Amino acid sequence: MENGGAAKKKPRLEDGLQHAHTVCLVLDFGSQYTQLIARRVRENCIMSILLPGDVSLDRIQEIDPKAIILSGGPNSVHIEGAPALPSGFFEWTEKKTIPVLGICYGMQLMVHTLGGKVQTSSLGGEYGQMRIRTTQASQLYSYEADHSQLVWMSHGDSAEDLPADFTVVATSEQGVKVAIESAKRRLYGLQYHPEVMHSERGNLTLQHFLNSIASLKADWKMENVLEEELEKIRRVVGPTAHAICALSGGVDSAVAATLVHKVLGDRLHCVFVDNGLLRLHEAEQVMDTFKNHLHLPVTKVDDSERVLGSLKGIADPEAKRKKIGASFIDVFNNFANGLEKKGGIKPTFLVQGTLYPDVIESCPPPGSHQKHSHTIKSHHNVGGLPKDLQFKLVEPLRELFKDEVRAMGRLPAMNVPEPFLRRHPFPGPGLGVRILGDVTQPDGLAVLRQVDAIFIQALKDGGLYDKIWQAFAVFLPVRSVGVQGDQRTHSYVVALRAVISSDGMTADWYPFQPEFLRAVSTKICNSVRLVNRVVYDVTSKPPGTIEWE
Ligand SMILES: Nc1ncnc2c1ncn2[C@@H]1O[C@H](COP(=O)(O)OP(=O)(O)OP(=O)(O)O)[C@@H](O)[C@H]1O
Ligand SMILES: O=c1[nH]c(=O)c2[nH+]cn([C@@H]3O[C@H](COP(=O)(O)O)[C@@H](O)[C@H]3O)c2[nH]1
Ligand SMILES: NC(=O)CC[C@H](N)C(=O)O
Ligand SMILES: [Mg+2]
Repeated sequence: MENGGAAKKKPRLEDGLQHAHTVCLVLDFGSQYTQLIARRVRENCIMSILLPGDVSLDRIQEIDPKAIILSGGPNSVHIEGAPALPSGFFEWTEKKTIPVLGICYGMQLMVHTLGGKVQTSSLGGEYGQMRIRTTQASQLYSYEADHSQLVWMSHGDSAEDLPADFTVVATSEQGVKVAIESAKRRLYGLQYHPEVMHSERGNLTLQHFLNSIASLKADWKMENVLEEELEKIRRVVGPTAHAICALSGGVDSAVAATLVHKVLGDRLHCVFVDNGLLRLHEAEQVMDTFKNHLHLPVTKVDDSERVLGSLKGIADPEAKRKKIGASFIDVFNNFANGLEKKGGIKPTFLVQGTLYPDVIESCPPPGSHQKHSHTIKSHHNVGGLPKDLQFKLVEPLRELFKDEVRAMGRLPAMNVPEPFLRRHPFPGPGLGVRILGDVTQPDGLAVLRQVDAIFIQALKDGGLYDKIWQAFAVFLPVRSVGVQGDQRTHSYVVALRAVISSDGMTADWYPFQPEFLRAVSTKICNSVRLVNRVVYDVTSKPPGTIEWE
């Protein structure tokens, strides 16, 4: 397999495996845009790995990056305890001639660490879209002096004095140093955010850094990623071990299962769990789709009574998630033990369709300075796993975003059926995170299932389903007064949510035509007894999340 010339000492991945791609390392100092930097790098066909900014130099050296980007962040470099780079970082990059691009806080950190001066700007902060102008020809830009462009800024501090060998290559209208470089030391800094769309030539500048300055090989292609994952599975699972695969009917696990099945064949045993929190007729439909399209043997386990029993009286969202997560693991254990009893097969691996955002939201890497470095919610497949899990995990999609997973599923070598690839995401905890409060409250599940089915069918009928990232209904544990057929009603309120997104990390609500909302609302109130009010959620993520819980 192609490995970019790193045949002897390949860098290690988080799971102890080896990586064959040219890597651009992104060090995270807590910017809300760090994910976006990692994505932009990948969009340019270069593998990016994201690590917390205070990672050790040893770890960085193991990764063997061919370029490094330092993210922005909420801190000020001159404040005590502000996140810093490991000592010896720049000595090492300069010795190895690895180009480093600092963005915003990353640029300020570069200046500060190398003996320059960063201060709260005497010229005032710069927030939002601003015009900048190049002051001289440079390596950083492929254009000459006096070129102007609009960029997106968000900073209060600025570089006042630059370290040795640095020059200013662009300034803002206020005179702030917004682009600096030391071509000799292979160090570059941008005070603005090239990764956000509002920086009109931002992506070109990133491309120029990756392709022309760092001369990286554009070898992050889905075909290579697939081949590399297959190879990893061969190495890790070996020629005889068996694995169980948690299949949900969703895109992630369908792609993960198809991939692992290529290596394991009959040694892969798939299980689909009905935890009582699925949508209307979902269990039967999913089993049908597996049979007709995926051609993998799947065992359905009905665990609904037990799960719903265990959720009685629990209203706290994280407590609900933990319970549901634990019940998945119980099913997997029982399923594996059953295989051992029946056929003498003892599966030692568990395959899951875990994605990068699941990991980021559940357990941000230790040392991450992200504003979001809190656990936003414990995704059942990551934060909800017990410490003494009896399986080793196989998660071939753990570093990918959902649009990348869909692209992998569409590769001719994978050929995952469209019904899986087009399906909206549906979380493992299911309707459990779409009923506010106790999942077992009277009417909750029954009402929600009917409303959700009407809404989704209307989207399909109206040709809107594929335009939307995810749509669903939410059951609110409140009643309000209404009037139906001249009679007073005191019935439930349901919320509808539909969002557009590219990877689930940020999202915006979908702007339906009023006629569509009117028709859906009427249909729901006319056909679901106990509902007399329908509201539409007009909150983006952030500040909301996609699910309600
Ligand atoms: N009902 C289920 N039965 C078995 N495994 C499940 C079930 N729900 C979720 N899982 C497991 O948890 C993983 C994460 O769930 P998640 O919902 O993120 O992925 P998905 O269902 O495969 O895809 P999607 O995000 O498109 O719904 C799945 O990939 C699968 O391994
Ligand atoms: O498998 C999953 N297990 C979970 O526990 C989980 N929680 C949220 N989601 C899905 O992740 C995406 C982002 O969700 P939020 O904006 O609600 O955090 C959305 O697509 C959510 O549906 C989950 N998927
Ligand atoms: N966006 C950033 O990285 C900001 C850096 C620093 N906190 C400033 O305000 O200047
Ligand atoms: Mg799912």
